[in-house]
Amino acid sequence: MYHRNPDKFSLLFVDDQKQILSSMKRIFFDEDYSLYTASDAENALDLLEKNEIHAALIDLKMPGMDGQELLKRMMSDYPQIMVVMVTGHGNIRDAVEAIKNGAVDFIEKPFMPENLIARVNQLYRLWKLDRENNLLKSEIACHFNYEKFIGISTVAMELKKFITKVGRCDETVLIQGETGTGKEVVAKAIHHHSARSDNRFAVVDCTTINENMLESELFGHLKGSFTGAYASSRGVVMAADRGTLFLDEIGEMPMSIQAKMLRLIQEKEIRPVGSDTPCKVDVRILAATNRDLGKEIKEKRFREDLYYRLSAVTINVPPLRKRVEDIHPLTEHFIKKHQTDFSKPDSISRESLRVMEKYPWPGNIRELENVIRRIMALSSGKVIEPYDFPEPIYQPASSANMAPLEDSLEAYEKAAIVNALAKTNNNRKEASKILNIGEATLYRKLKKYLLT
Ligand SMILES: Nc1ncnc2c1ncn2[C@@H]1O[C@H](COP(=O)(O)OP(=O)(O)OP(=O)(O)O)[C@@H](O)[C@H]1O
Repeated sequence: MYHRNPDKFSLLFVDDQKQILSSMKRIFFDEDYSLYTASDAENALDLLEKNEIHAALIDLKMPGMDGQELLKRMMSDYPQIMVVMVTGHGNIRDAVEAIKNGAVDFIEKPFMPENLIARVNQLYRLWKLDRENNLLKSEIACHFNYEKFIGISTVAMELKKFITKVGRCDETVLIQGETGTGKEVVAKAIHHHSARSDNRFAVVDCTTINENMLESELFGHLKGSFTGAYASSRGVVMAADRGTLFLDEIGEMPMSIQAKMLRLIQEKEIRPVGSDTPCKVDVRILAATNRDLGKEIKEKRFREDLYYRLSAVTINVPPLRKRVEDIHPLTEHFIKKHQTDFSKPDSISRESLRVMEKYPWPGNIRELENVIRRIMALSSGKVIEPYDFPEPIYQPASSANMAPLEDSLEAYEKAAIVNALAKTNNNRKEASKILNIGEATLYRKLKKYLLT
């Protein structure tokens, strides 16, 4: 079980001399800190795995794993913990070594209780400052995020309102929408509007990793649980404790992991790879998909029970072609975002906007951003004109018949891809079957035509 109390400063003392640990307990008896003691490094690592620790005082000389080694392990697995090394009197070399290894301070033995209290109080103040700082940062990020959430259409405004409402509850949310519509942007906005916003927003892309890696990436693993597991790892879920976990492309999640995800939602616990002990964790899950999960359930590729758990609240992010009013503000936003110098375009003509509004944007906002980025890199005019756009976004009527063969073939190819994607609701596997090309080839072409 993993214990934490976000409001209480927790302190770990590691020393092999039991009487020192007892006197630490006596000294800090009156302070409102959570105190943990360990008489060796193994014991300390065990406590660190199960409890949220904010600062640690570690004795340098201990039998078995010594203080420096323990410090290195902590800096790799728990880099946020402030460590003070307790060294022998006058042993500056060890103190310097500890600071190099990541300790924030050192204290020489034997120490006076008042010195120790002063040092620990200093750590406590640093911890408090850090918390306040994170809180402020998340408030700024929250404001900032909304400025970046561009959209003036009725659907975009409704979406913003709904996000604010959903942010306040702690339900699991399923975000559905075609590729590039802004599902991750919506998930981030929900997190920033939630009570969890001063904690982590962790993203797991369920498409990129293989099944075993995904399980270990999500739930962590114990040292030695598989070849190459040289050290234990907490995993993304535990790292997002008290925060939000965003599962991108959940439709791609392997069945075996879906079962574990269900357990996480129902029991609020996970089991790291190689461990028999479940750990409690408190994360809010937001999941996104551009697949039709109903169809995936029928074809037995997605668990129905998980679907019902995930979809306590669902949000449908509409495609760009259904909110054409957003094209103008989004374009202006991307022009500003990708402006590298004054010789580049700083506005867009009315004709260009009309051209853009007629195009179906199968790659949605991502495609729009990629197109604008490319124009910003290549164009030297001050205003973006229709001829700056690649085909098939812009097809000049007069020159259509005179286009070089290569260009017109490319335009046909792009149009065929756009059609296949629209027909299959952006399912690349099915689109590649319609087009009679491999999935990898389709992916290459999507990149070439800025559709991904
Ligand atoms: N409302 C918005 N305002 C400004 N930028 C946006 C908005 N929505 C999306 N974007 C931008 O469009 C791009 C695609 O957005 P995002 O990654 O959230 O889409 P997605 O639906 O999660 O895509 P995928 O299905 O491929 O994972 C990003 O660069 C994002 O910043």
